[in-house]
Amino acid sequence: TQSTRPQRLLHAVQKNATKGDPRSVVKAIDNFCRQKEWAMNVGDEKGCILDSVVSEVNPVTVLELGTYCGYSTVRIASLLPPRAKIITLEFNPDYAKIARQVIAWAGLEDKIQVVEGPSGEWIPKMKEQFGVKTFDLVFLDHWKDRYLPDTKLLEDCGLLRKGTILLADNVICPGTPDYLEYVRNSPRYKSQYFKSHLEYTKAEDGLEKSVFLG
Ligand SMILES: CCc1ncnc2c1ncn2[C@@H]1O[C@H](/C=C/CNC(=O)c2cc(-c3ccc(F)cc3)cc(O)c2O)[C@@H](O)[C@H]1O
Ligand SMILES: [Mg+2]
Repeated sequence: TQSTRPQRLLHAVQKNATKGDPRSVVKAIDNFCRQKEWAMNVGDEKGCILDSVVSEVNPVTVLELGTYCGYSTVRIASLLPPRAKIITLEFNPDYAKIARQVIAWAGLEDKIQVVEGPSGEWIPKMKEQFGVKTFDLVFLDHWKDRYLPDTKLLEDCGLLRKGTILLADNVICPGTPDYLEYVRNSPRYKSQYFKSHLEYTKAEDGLEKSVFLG
């Protein structure tokens, strides 16, 4: 039977990356996507902006919305301090399965919890199920029309604190107009746009970094 693109991406990792070396896993995926098949990972250019935000925030508790193959999950987790954790939500079981294997190849299982299911169902359970008080950093990279509702849900569930950073991918391409309008105009956020390019292409895209003011 024909393999899927995520399966081919995983095979590229297992073939070209060093087991237990997260940065070589990131490199192998970027090479695969540049040379073989485009895939919707945040990529190396926007990935450097992600790295700098993660290093600046030095988060202990991270939430990622939309795991896909685990590229940004591994990229973030590779920069976390020892006791820090990332919870990543993914509702497609096939993608979750691939992501778990990419994460295992990177040797980051202890820092990463892949939770299968829709963000709308799991966000309200974060406190009771995972003992989360508030998130220090949220990386939004799932369906673009879910960014705004999930941000409001995070607010309503008391999962954001004064200083929590929301970092959103694709605010230009494919675009998240309602989310952008909200974080840029709400008095509860201080927002900043980091101009970049759509992964592996010359098209414009960027990340929006928004600080929750409480
Ligand atoms: C229900 C809530 C909910 N709960 C849990 N998991 C959820 C979820 N909603 C979605 N997922 C999972 O997240 C991932 C989806 C990610 C969606 N991302 C893009 O569409 C995208 C597109 C381009 C692009 C494509 C084509 C172009 F031409 C240009 C740009 C570039 C990018 O960087 C992009 O991120 C998948 O794993 C979903 O299973
Ligand atoms: Mg994206």
